[in-house]
Amino acid sequence: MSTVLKLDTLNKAFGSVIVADALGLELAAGEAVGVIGPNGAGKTSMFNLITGTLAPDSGRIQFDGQDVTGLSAARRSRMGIARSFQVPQPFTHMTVFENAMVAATGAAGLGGRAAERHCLAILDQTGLLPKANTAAGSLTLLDRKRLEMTRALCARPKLLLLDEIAGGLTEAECGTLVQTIKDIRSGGISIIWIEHVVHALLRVVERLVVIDFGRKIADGDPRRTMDSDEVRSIYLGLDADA
Ligand SMILES: Nc1ncnc2c1ncn2[C@@H]1O[C@H](COP(=O)(O)OP(=O)(O)OP(=O)(O)O)[C@@H](O)[C@H]1O
Repeated sequence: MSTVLKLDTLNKAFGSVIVADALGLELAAGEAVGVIGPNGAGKTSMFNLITGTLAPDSGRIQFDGQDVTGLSAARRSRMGIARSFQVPQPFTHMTVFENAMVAATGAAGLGGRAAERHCLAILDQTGLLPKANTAAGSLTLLDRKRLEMTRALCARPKLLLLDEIAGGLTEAECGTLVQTIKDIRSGGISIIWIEHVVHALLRVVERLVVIDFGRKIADGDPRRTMDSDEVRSIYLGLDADA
């Protein structure tokens, strides 16, 4: 299988706070990987490094066979990297459909009817079609999360980065969202999903990465990783033999 993303020995620090410590990660095309770790471990910073809103102190980032380390966030977005934000960031005064169109005409470079058709298809996929004409600022939390995903998908990504998309949702809402992410994944889009709601993550991903102090401390089968002594002691704060 071809590699869609490769992080090679990334280092980044804000003063004494290390957010990436020789961080390496490889993602195959079509793969879905979950990322967990304590608060402040550097998970969102990793997304900022991948999308290009944060420059590493050292190390390289390859996407789709190209070194993108020096490329702008806008270039990377046009190449097919899209993300959702932990705190949804829609244009609140615009409708759901208009928010989708911004992504389709910007990052995806679509125009006219093609952009409209694409947006309607994505809104259908994310369950937001009935709210297409609703102002984004008046959506419920679940729908704001759906809109985050919609905007990312309208950019026609090869790689989708999801940042704590399940937080604050009810069990039923979480189940709905998991199904949507599974559908996206089966459409061939590669996914990296940062999530504190681990049970939601485990229903989708086939690999789990654990980050602590910017360092990757585990990377492998999700359930084995969750059960490992190192993850129990570092991530869950338990003694290895507890
Ligand atoms: N631009 C910045 N300037 C200074 N410090 C920053 C900056 N961005 C992040 N940090 C710090 O880097 C650390 C890692 O932050 P990051 O958001 O990557 O963690 P996280 O693992 O996503 O945490 P959480 O699970 O709480 O979202 C935190 O201590 C944060 O305060």
